[in-house]
Order: sequence, then structure tokens, then C-alpha cells
Amino acid sequence: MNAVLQEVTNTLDAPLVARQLVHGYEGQNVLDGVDLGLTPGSVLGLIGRNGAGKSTLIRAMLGLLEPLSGSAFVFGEPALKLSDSAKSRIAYVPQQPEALAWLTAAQMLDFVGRFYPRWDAPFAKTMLERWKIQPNKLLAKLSPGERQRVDLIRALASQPQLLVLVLDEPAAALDPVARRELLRELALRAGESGTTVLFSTHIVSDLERVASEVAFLHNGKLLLRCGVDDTKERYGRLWIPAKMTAAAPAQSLSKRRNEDGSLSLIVERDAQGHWPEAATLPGARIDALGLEDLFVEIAE
Ligand SMILES: Nc1ncnc2c1ncn2[C@@H]1O[C@H](COP(=O)(O)OP(=O)(O)OP(=O)(O)O)[C@@H](O)[C@H]1O
Repeated sequence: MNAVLQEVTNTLDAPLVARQLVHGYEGQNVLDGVDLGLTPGSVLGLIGRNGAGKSTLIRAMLGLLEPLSGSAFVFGEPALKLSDSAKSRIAYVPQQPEALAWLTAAQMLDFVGRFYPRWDAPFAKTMLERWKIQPNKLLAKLSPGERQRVDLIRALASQPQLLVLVLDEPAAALDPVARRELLRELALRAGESGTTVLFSTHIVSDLERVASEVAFLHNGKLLLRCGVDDTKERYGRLWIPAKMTAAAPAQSLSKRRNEDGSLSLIVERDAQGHWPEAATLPGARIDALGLEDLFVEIAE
């Protein structure tokens, strides 16, 4: 168990913790023993390719599906048996909100608001105006992007302590401007109130806009987790010429043999900030990687 998870699991009221989650469909594993912990007030962007299992992980962490094995905790309670009090502190915005589609946006917000002790009705009203969503239009008649925005308003107006958001299919829902507005609002509100946020995406720029931390989900595992601002300093692409590959480091996040026999590896600095020794081999080269390159390299 890594140090961050250890620290979080030691905190009884940690907002969200996954321990060794395993889940799959039709005999195929999607999550292969995922450990993840969120510290209060953090904004974690979960990134992975289409179908990597981000939604599955989020649903399992919130107790919306029962994993094949492993466990999840929300505010220290087992996710599958959450108390009403814990539920009222969580807001979840799925990819395609479907609930209460026979109500208008204003009716839905009014109805839902009654269940939340800290409901911010003026905020909900202002946001509908700001995002030019007709309050008297049936939810069923809004576009998918408008629907998702109304759902984000619902989520934020409840002033949750934990906000979980799935932003995976931009083409189906939000246009780039709407996406940016939504993320800006999210960052603003989360920053003001200290809300813990987990959101999934496959768009790297989303992370750079709002996340303080990033976790990569790939092949059922969390490949790495780090501060968004650290990645440039911390990861690099190490190129080793063909005649030197015997000296390649044993540890790397990904490894690719090129046609000319040379090796490209994604490597990490050690605790003292040093690259692996192989970076000093004659002819070897190391390039620091930004988040986008890091994601592409790892997800390949
Ligand atoms: N109910 C289900 N039955 C069968 N297979 C499923 C089910 N739900 C998800 N899957 C499969 O599990 C894998 C992970 O899906 P999931 O929706 O968790 O990924 P994701 O990372 O959120 O994807 P995306 O970014 O495309 O939204 C996919 O291959 C998907 O087809």
C-alpha cells in the first residue's frame, strides 16, 4: 500500500477510498485490484482511454455496483451500505443523467433541493440564467450538454463534501466552450468550499484546468498518481541506443522497442530527483514529458 493510501485509510472520515477493487463483465476483468484514496479537499482527475474502466471504478467506489472483490469506503462507511447522512454529503454527476426527465429544469432543482440541508437555491437560479438554460423546459427536451450542465448545477447547489463527475464523452454532451465553463465553475466552487472532487476524463487539458492530482487507469490498474504540476519534472522519455539496451533500467512505466533496436522507456525520477543511471549512458537521451505526452505514451 502506498504512503498516500496508507495516510488516507488511516483517516476514518476520508472522503473516498478503494481497496483492491476487482470488477469485470462477461468474464473479462476491467478493474484488476485498484487502490485509490482521496484526501479531503483534493481534486483528482482520473484519466484513461475509452473503455479503460473509469466509470466502473467510480460506480464501484460510490457503491453503485458491487465489485467482484475488494471494498470501497465513503466518509469511512462501506460504500455498499451508506447512511442517509453520508449520501446527503455526496453529489454524483453521471455521463448521461436520466432521472426526473418529465420535470422541467426548475421543477427538478426545486424538488431535489428539498432533500439537501445545505441547498443553495439562489446559486441554482443564477447558474440556469448564466448558462442560458430555459428553466421551464422539460429535462427530456434539453440537449445532452444542457442536461449535464443542469445536473452539475444540481450537484453544486447541494454543496456536497464529495463531488464525483463523469466527463467522458465530450462529443455527446458538452461543446468545448461549455466544457471550459463547466470546469471553471467546478474549480471555483470546489476551491471556495474545500469540496473533494473526483472526475473522470480522457481529455488531458481538463486535468490541467482543474485537477490538483491525476491518476491514470490503464489495463485495470492505476499506473501512476501524481500532482498535476509535478509531472513535467518527474517523468521522462528515456531513449537508449540499440547497442546499449542491455543496460536499460529494470523499472519503467512503459517500454517500447523501436524498429532500429533502440529502446524508449517512460521513467521516473527517484526520491532524490535523479533520473535512472541509464540516462547517462553514451548516446542515451532523456526528454521531460508533459501530461499529454505522458498519457499518450503510457496508454499506447
Ligand atoms: N454493464 C456492462 N456490461 C458489459 N460490459 C460493460 C458494462 N459496463 C461496462 N462494460 C465494459 O467495461 C469496460 C469499461 O467500461 P467503462 O464504462 O467503465 O469505461 P470508461 O473508462 O468509463 O469508458 P469511456 O471513457 O469510454 O466512458 C468497457 O470495455 C465496457 O464495454
